[in-house]
Amino acid sequence: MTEQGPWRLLALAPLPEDAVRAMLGPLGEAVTVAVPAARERGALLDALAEAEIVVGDWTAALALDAEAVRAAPRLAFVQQPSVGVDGHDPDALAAAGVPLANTAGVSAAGVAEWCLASALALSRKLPEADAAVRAGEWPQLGLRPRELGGLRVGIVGFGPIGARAAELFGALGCAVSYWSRRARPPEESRGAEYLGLDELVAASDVLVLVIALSEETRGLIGAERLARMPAGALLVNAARGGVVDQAALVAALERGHLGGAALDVFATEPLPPDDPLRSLPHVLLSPHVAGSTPQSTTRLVARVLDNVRAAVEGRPVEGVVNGVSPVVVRRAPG
Ligand SMILES: NC(=O)c1ccc[n+]([C@@H]2O[C@H](COP(=O)([O-])OP(=O)(O)OC[C@H]3O[C@@H](n4cnc5c(N)ncnc54)[C@H](O)[C@@H]3O)[C@@H](O)[C@H]2O)c1
Ligand SMILES: O=C(O)[C@H](O)COP(=O)(O)O
Repeated sequence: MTEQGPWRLLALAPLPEDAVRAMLGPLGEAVTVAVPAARERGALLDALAEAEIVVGDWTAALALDAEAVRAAPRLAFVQQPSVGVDGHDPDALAAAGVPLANTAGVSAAGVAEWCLASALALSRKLPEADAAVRAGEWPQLGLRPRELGGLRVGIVGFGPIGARAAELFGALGCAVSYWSRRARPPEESRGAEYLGLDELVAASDVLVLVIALSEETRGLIGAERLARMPAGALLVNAARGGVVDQAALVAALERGHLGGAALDVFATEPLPPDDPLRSLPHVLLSPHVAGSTPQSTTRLVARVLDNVRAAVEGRPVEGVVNGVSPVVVRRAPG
């Protein structure tokens, strides 16, 4: 502990108490943990007045935007317990000298598996087969499933998830290509070929979206690119709903241009009860759980708490996404 007293940590995301005790316990009284009085905006702004380290949350009301940064004069470090940091304002935090870290990589295996599982389910028509048998039918000829092996798979975004997905689809014998901010050298490309985005979209029987949402990527897959996908192609989105123009996707599915879509993320979450996606055939829906496995949760909690320890002990934190130095600098009070 320093003469400034214990570091004040504000936990917006609910953290498992036993894990916090186990991992932060050795720090003794170097950190005090507070939670906001309520999970709403006013309580967040009040609690930020004292906070030095924030473990973020996914709720829009608890987003660290420019207003929240102004309300946090002592803030020195923000750790988001997810890969996506799209709720926060990385630039406002950077302008205040506050590093924003994510948990890159902890859920890559789980999300990549979800992409593979949902692409297989769609191409093999598993939801339709299951529904038909439950309804008393026996459609041995009508379903027309396709083998996934041999299809052309295009991966949009080649971070930890995209790279793992390339390995999994490649292992099945798919011809895998990708587009991302930069082409990878052969030793990092997992056997996948780099293509321009429009070329990738036009060449993919299965298009897998695993790119970060930002102002640059919002609406990346809109009506024009959906129209460029081959007839009967499948779209898999495990990134963020905002990467796709959801109304254009519904239209492409309704007119039968796409063969199906698997969606874990949506423009609005939870997906509204009357959303047309809920009643479209050939659409596989899941409630933003592609990365939620016990294994990834264990890795996530460990990463969050490791980083808190590193911040307090003056060691570099991992996974800073807003360009600020990873060595956390405590601010003078007042
Ligand atoms: N559905 C889920 O449960 C779940 C779980 C974890 C992550 N995610 C989402 O998946 C995304 C991908 O995660 P990740 O860990 O693979 O990597 P990541 O978020 O670090 O980045 C993915 C890739 O996108 C590329 N990229 C980012 N902005 C770009 C731009 N403007 N133009 C071109 N390329 C750009 C990056 O270079 C990187 O290769 C996350 O941002 C998150 O939103 C979803
Ligand atoms: O980005 C991630 O790690 C997952 O999508 C979970 O994050 P979220 O709960 O912030 O969406």
